[in-house]
Amino acid sequence: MIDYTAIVLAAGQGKRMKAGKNKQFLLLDDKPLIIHTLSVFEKDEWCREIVLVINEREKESMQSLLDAHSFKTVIRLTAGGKERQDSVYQGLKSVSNKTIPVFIHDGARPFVEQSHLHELAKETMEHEAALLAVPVTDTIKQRHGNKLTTLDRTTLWAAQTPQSFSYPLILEAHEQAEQAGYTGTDDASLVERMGRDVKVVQGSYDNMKLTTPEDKAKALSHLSHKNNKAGDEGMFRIGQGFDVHQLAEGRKCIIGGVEIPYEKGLLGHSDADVLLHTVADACLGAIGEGDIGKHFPDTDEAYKDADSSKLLEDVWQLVQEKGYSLGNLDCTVIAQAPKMAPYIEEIRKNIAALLQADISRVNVKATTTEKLGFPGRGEGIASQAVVLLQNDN
Ligand SMILES: Nc1ccn([C@@H]2O[C@H](COP(=O)(O)OP(=O)(O)OP(=O)(O)O)[C@@H](O)[C@H]2O)c(=O)n1
Ligand SMILES: C[C@](O)(CO)[C@H](O)COP(=O)(O)O
Repeated sequence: MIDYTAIVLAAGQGKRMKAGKNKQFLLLDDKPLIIHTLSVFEKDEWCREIVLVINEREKESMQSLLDAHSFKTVIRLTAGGKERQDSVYQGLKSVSNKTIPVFIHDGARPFVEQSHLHELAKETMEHEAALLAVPVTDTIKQRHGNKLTTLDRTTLWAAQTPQSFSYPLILEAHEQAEQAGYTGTDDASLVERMGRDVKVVQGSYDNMKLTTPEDKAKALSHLSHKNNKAGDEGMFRIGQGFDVHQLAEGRKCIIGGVEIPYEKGLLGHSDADVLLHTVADACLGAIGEGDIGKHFPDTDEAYKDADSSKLLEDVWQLVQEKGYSLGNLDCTVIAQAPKMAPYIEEIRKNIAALLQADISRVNVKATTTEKLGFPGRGEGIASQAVVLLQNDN
């Protein structure tokens, strides 16, 4: 999990929307636009705090909206400025934790996906600056009076938000831009002009900015499609997993990603991590994608001695692509020996990190079989798990 702060911009006037009010208050499916956008960050456990930049004159109406929707995430209201860039600068000055990445996002983009937020967070930790963007699909012409030139489309990307940065870098970029009297249409351009690289994370064409009245119709159609999809595929999906590995001499005993000192280890084509296999199977079951044998066959040399954490990471990627995050996971390791208790917390931590969830959502138990059956005779270790996934859309 990577903590970040989100600055959400809502201090514009929405003139091009021609709604007679700030477009942030426009109802989409009975909920104001800004509430849809804030909800994306509210649902993301990586988001520690939201700085909501507003027009001072709309403070009361915005506050009543927030009260009516009772968000858990701390939302700090800050007055914006005349231009978007001024609003971002004000937002930056209100950020309380200056050591974690800061995401700058248009309140007018309600459909950003959680998996893209997480990709941005990872890239920001590595490169300090990243943005979501999509390759342009139209042919782009540059017009000089009546003369046109055609730009090379293969190098052109349409910038979106969030754009994410280390706090010191983006603060400096804004300070330098202010001193130079430079105005950019996004925040990445302020970092680019410092000669710094900004990492591009390919986003989705669905991450539209509601700018004109036509965009409202597109957003409604997108929402209704999403709702039907969530209805078809289910708000929640449940899956269960079960696995057994034989105990053998000369093998490592890896359970839940932790190497446990023991006289024997688990036998298998991969590292034979019985617990991570069980969790992977439960997740695959929940999304209707078969089992790990189908995805990582034990006849494939590529998975010989494979690190099961990597396999579970790949499975989780599939889960996220289908729009789900972890509701909760409960698992049991069935082993006469080794004694599991000293390792349970570390295992929980590992699994929570792999499933990009808070540790409170992961429970790991262990039991013996009172010396009965194959686990009781120390011939092998079994494990079982049940997982609940929730649809983030
Ligand atoms: N002074 C400003 C101008 C814009 N924004 C925010 O920046 C985002 C992107 O800007 P845009 O789509 O241009 O919104 P508006 O400025 O509201 O629209 P318009 O230009 O049509 O008036 C919006 O969420 C908007 O609320 C802001 O916080 N402060
Ligand atoms: C930042 C931005 O969303 C990137 O596409 C965009 O430039 C802001 O919108 P505006 O209409 O240019 O204010």
